Amino acid sequence: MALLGLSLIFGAVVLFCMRRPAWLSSLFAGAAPPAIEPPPAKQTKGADDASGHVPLPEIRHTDTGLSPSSPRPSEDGQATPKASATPRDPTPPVPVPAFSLSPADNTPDTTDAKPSPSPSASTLMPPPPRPPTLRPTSTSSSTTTTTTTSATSTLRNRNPLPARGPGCSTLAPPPTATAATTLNTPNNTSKSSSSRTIVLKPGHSPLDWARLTASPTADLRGLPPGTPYLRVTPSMLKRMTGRRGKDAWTVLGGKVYNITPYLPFHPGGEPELLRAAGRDGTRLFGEVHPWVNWEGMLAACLVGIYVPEEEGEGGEMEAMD
Ligand code: HEM
Repeated sequence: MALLGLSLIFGAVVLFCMRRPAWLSSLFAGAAPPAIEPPPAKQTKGADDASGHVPLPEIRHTDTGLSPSSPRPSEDGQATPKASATPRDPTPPVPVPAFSLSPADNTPDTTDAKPSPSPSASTLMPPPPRPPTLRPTSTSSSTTTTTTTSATSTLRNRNPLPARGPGCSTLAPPPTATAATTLNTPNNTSKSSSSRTIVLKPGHSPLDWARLTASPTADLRGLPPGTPYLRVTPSMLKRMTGRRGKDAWTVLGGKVYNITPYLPFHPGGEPELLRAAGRDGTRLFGEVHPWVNWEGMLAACLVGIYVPEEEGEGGEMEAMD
């Protein structure tokens, strides 16, 4: 029995070996090109049909080996089963990893896409430079020729070249803190002088005053023509306060000026200017606007010099400068 069994087994092995070369050759031949597998798979099925149970595992090996495409179709000549069989077997093993990899790639792509928007957002992050917003200057103040200490200071801070009205001097330096504080000194009776708006009448701008006094022969002293410069004493000055029909005189730097013609031109207002009338206004003048060139502005208003009481005769002076 044992011998019989062995012989049967041997015979089976021999038969198997005799068949084997055929598919082994096909196997080796197909191992090289991984390209089109479906046809071989179909052939295996066709072989199955023919031989009953052609080893399915062998076919799987060929498929998994990604091998023979051409030889098998030529053997069976059955195109339809091949086409159907190949997609079944090969798809599970081969394409799955490939496709699995692709989705895997997709997922990382998505992950990458997530960071990508952030950099894109980062690229979009820098906002465009905003255009410098220039605040519109209050044209009304310039047209109305109003001058306020606070208003002028704000305008000067906003624009390097503020639109000044006729009541503003373009040559005047910017206001200083000392000037602003001096407005509220105890000497100033009207504490609201710094915030008060002064409206100059038309034709009474600093430029108009400059035109009026431009001529060297301009005489705004309020004295009879040809009157020489006077020696003005304190008693004389006291009477020239701008009241009771008399002109307003003041002393600036030892010189006596008739400030009456300048009253409607004064950017600080007539009341402020009249505070210096009938007295020495040098200190007041210096406290408010020491930068103002009073000598040049009031040259046509020069009356004389300020002298002590004993030196003054109320008479005329022959010449000054
Ligand atoms: C007497 C000769 C004076 C002349 C020639 C004169 C001239 C001027 C000028 C040109 C301005 C404009 C300054 C600017 O825009 O920066 C001005 C403003 C002013 N002046 Fe006089 N002034 C005189 C006397 C006085 C006196 C005695 C006072 C007061 C005590 C006074 C009080 C003021 C005030 C409060 C302002 C306004 C300042 C401002 O708006 O910032 N001024 N004056």
